[in-house]
Amino acid sequence: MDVREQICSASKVVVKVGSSSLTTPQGTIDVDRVDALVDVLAARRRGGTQIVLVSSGAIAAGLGPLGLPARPRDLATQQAAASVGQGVLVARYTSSFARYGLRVGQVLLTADDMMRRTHHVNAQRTLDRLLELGIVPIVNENDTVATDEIRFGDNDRLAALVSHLIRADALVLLSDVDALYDGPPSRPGARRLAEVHGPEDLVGVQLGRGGAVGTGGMITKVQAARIATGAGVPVVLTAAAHAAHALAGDDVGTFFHPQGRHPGTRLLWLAHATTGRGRLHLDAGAVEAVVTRRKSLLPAGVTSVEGEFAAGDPVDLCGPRGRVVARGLVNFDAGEIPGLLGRSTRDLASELGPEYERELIHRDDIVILESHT
Ligand SMILES: Nc1ncnc2c1ncn2[C@@H]1O[C@H](COP(=O)(O)OP(=O)(O)O)[C@@H](O)[C@H]1O
Ligand SMILES: N[C@@H](CCC(=O)OP(=O)(O)O)C(=O)O
Repeated sequence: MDVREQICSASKVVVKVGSSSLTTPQGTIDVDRVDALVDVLAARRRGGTQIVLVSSGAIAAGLGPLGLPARPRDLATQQAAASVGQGVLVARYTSSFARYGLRVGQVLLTADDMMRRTHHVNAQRTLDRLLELGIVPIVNENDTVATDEIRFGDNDRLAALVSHLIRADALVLLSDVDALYDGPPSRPGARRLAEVHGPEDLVGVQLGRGGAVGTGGMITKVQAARIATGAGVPVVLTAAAHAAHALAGDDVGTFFHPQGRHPGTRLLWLAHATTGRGRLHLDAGAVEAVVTRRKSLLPAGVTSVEGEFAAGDPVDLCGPRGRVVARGLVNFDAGEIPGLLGRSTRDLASELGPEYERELIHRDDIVILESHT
């Protein structure tokens, strides 16, 4: 079977579109391009496919109305622009989809919503219900309330997490560039990568930043593709202008093969939607045990601890050279750990009581981020 068949036969698809494909350099909505995208999505929707659209463009669309010449640097002004632009954007989608008798629903998420179980279950339930009702959910980051700590910062990764959340069959990333190239596409001789089977195909590929209105450039798109394919979801990356071909399974853009693994949603958040609140430094033996043999982390293999965190928080696990190799949900507060380091759990239990006979981090609560130290 042609691998692209997975895209044209998908019954649930997440489509992500970037700011540069929806707005003009003057900071207004590019109505023709929004309508052209909606033409494609509506046709697929009317053919029976459930579609979730993750749309950027709130900040970019708010620039013109606020008289801002360029994307502001400070968070508060970006949030103000997003507040104004998001309304304009969804109003446009509402009337554009209405041309086909279709309704849209706005869903604004923060990284926290993906991490906290109650919020996550809520978001999942709402999206599922919207899809059952035949609505096209339009998802964006909730920019107006997302502070730096709980920000995704880019919609590429948000789209990948949403694909996992709704158990999508495919993710289509639409940008202003028609594919992933082996270097910046403006460079003469840059070559399109038609397919990416895994990280080995990305060795030597230069991933640059995007234009004036986009945020992550190619880096976050490739990260998103890695998150989605790692959860078993195939990805196509191409230009918004090629959306119809991409959804039809034609040979456009770059196809990222799914890896066939389906990690639990919880570990996927841990890896991609959280940041470590502190760090545990591991000796080489502990790295081997945790990363290669997938064992729990015991106090004996930890050499030092950094940061303020409480039991249950995510912390980064670093190898002897300081590189982050894994992330896990720790069983102790930061202040308790120095007294445990380098000691066997048996010693700790006999001296401090049986409640100390536990791992620093249980192996079910560890996600590996990097397999080499
Ligand atoms: N290796 C590469 N292959 C393709 N595009 C690249 C590469 N490196 C950098 N880019 C740039 O990334 C840009 C897309 O990122 P971005 O502007 O953030 O898009 P969006 O707004 O669609 O999310 C393209 O315009 C392209 O110039
Ligand atoms: N939430 C922001 C989009 C952030 C973002 O990822 O932008 P882009 O790189 O254009 O997909 C907005 O709506 O402006």
